[in-house]
Amino acid sequence: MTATKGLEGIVAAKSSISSIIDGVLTYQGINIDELAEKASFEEVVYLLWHGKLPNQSELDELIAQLGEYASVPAEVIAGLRLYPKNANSMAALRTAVSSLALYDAEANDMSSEANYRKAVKLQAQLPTIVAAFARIREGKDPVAPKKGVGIAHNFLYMLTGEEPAPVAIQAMDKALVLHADHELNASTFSSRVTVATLSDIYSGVTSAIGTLKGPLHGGANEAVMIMLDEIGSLENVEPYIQNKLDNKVKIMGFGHRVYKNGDPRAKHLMQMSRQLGELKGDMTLYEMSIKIEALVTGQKGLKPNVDFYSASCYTMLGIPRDLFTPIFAISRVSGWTAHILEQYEDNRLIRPRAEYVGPVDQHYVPLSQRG
Ligand SMILES: CC(=O)SCCNC(=O)CCNC(=O)[C@H](O)C(C)(C)COP(=O)(O)OP(=O)(O)OC[C@H]1O[C@@H](n2cnc3c(N)ncnc32)[C@H](O)[C@@H]1OP(=O)(O)O
Ligand SMILES: O=C([O-])CC(=O)C(=O)O
Repeated sequence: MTATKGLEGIVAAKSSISSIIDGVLTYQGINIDELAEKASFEEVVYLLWHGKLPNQSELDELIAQLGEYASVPAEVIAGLRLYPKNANSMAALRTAVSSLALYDAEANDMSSEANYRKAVKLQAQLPTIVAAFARIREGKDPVAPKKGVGIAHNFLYMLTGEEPAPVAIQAMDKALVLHADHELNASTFSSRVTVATLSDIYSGVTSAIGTLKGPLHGGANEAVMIMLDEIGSLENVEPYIQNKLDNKVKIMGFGHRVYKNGDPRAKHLMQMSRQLGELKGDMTLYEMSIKIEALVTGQKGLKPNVDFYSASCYTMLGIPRDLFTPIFAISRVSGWTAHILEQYEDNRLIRPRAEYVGPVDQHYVPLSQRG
């Protein structure tokens, strides 16, 4: 038995949700470029869950259901108030999502109907939790969700308490579309491993949030912004990045396990970053990002991934940097739940083997004889 470090190249599941073939990403066979330009996030959520785009009444019904479930139990909000104000926002989200199960009477009902309903609830409630925690830690009250508007709109509204500008809604919606699913990425895999024991969907999504949090995965978008803040100016890009490259320090937002010739989502976020900069009349973050890309790609051949330009986009939308990864979760919960439902449909315990490299032929030494 020989291990493959990081399971690189191992095909661990069959899935009909999204695919990456020759660097082309599709959701249910539809190219991400087309979805990024044309689809709303709710259409994508429906597509991932049902395998087809919704017609008007199916879309209306989904938006109505999302609106119906968007309020989170008062006990979960009360819990958010007890968290330390400086709690890590992904840790807060992970804890709050886990606690949702305590207040859902059907949390452990494993019927397909109940599992689908719970997927809708999770998709509806994650944005509410993220926005509520962001406000509570600033000493403000949470803003109740609106009915009849999309998730991008509702999230920005609940975060600020103000009607968001159409351009902000559009940008957020596109970012949600671009982050929704990505085949067997680490967080999706962990959600599938969890539910393959026939554990519940809340446990699967809680595992996924914990996995997304790390800076090699979803946490990279916040790490990119920390880097941009550290760099601070266009002039400082070159010395800063050169120093990191010379010292073999990873540049966050670059590289990918699957894409070796570039992430197809990055160009959409780059374009969005430029447009938001133009609208704001401040191109600094966009120009810094372009310069970083030129240096990293030029010297290392590494291309930006989905996390790189999303950092400047979210900042230009006025979002604090520690909410970037929770926003990723607001989108990716659509993919996690689609994969969880798919796993339940044709389940088998996921249990690989390990290549043992530890000592052999050892014996128990009594405590008194140990050095
Ligand atoms: C939504 C997402 O999860 S997208 C990914 C988000 N993560 C990041 O942006 C973090 C930065 N990137 C990385 O750490 C990696 O590229 C990963 C984790 C995305 C992929 O990791 P792996 O496929 O395991 O590649 P691995 O880390 O082994 O890198 C291979 C080589 O490229 C180098 N490399 C990879 N990414 C980077 C980077 N961002 N900056 C500098 N060098 C890098 C590694 O140092 C390694 O070099 P070596 O062979 O000389 O040791
Ligand atoms: O697929 C991966 O390894 C990382 C990921 O989630 C993404 O790029 O969206």
